[in-house]
Amino acid sequence: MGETVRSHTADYRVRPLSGTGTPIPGPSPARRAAQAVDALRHGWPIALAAGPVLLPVETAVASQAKAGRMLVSSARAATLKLTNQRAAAEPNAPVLIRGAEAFDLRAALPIADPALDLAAPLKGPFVAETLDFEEAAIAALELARIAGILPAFLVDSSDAGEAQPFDPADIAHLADRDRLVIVTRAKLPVTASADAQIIAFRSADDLREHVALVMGQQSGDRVPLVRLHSECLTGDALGSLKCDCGPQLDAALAQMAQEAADNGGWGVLLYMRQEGRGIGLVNKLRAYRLQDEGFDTVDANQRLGLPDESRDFGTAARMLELLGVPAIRLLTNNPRKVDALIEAGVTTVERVPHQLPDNPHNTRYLATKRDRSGHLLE
Ligand SMILES: Nc1nc2c(ncn2[C@@H]2O[C@H](COP(=O)(O)OP(=O)(O)OP(=O)(O)O)[C@@H](O)[C@H]2O)c(=O)[nH]1
Ligand SMILES: [Zn+2]
Repeated sequence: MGETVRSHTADYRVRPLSGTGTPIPGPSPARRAAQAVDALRHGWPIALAAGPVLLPVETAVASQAKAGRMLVSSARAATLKLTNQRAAAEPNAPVLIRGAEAFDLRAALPIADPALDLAAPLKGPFVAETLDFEEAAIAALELARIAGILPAFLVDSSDAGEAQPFDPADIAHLADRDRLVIVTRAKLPVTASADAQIIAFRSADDLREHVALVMGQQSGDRVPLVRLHSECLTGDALGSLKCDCGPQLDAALAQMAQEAADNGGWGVLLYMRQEGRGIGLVNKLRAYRLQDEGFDTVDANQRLGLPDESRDFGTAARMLELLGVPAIRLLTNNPRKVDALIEAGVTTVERVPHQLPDNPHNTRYLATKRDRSGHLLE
């Protein structure tokens, strides 16, 4: 480990108050985690507690950076022919690699990004090294997913710049759903129903703001029809034919409106800002690029070294709790959503199937959902 790189972050838990010598507390774990995500987005390095300094390959601003080792996913290691049995089982597990020469950012980017595999065949040889900071490495790759960047780092790079301290345990503070609150409500007439209300949620730990749309009169006597929809910019706003998100959203709103109008019932749409099943818009579009090369939706995510499902359904459960919705009828084809909500304490009295007609561009996607992700589709 490069002593010089770490020296300025040696003890970040206490910071002397200048002049008095009195230690004052350092940043809280929640603040450290937020600052670490922010650092990765800015291209600044993070300093792992009891581990090396990691410079994010995709965003790094330190253009002269060079390192003998890289931290990548086992999916990327497999592409570099460093396959082991674990790689197939855990494509997003961390692997430490060393090249014949030190990696600069130009050399590191094609190693980080599978979308460049065709354009830039990878040079070797590379060897896998023993990873003696595994827990921290897992947390670092997870942090990259949360930041929406490629999960790849230069390890103890020269010229990395000032590093942001990060402890693997901090990551738990990014999903503290108790910190989610309702911030405002307003009437929102929509095409499906003029009688709708939008409710905005915010958590100090997360810049993404989720919303709920409630249609009809909320009542404890009737179990509402609920749609838990994860953001899909391409499908929801642009009319993408690659997935079924847009038609599912429209159909859910129409069904909720129907409930409210005909049956004196009510409906709730939870619109969760968890793009790409939690990998973010840019990484989803990278997965689309891999799908252009023939990979299916699950393999494309895995090839990026990212989980094929990383949504936090507990946040949806918390939103329902804040709305005062103890029991639901859930519109979905995904049994994992049902299980996750039940596990998070939501009484799910019924799964209402939500299959929409396919089109020539999404038949393979839907078949993969059915065959590999367990969706109940015909
Ligand atoms: N990573 C990735 N995400 C995708 C792809 N296609 C769609 N998505 C995302 O998948 C999510 C779909 O969410 P939902 O429709 O709520 O959930 P679902 O798991 O498909 O289950 P249903 O309730 O049956 O629709 C959205 O966040 C989309 O952005 C893809 O090819 N790759
Ligand atoms: Zn979609």
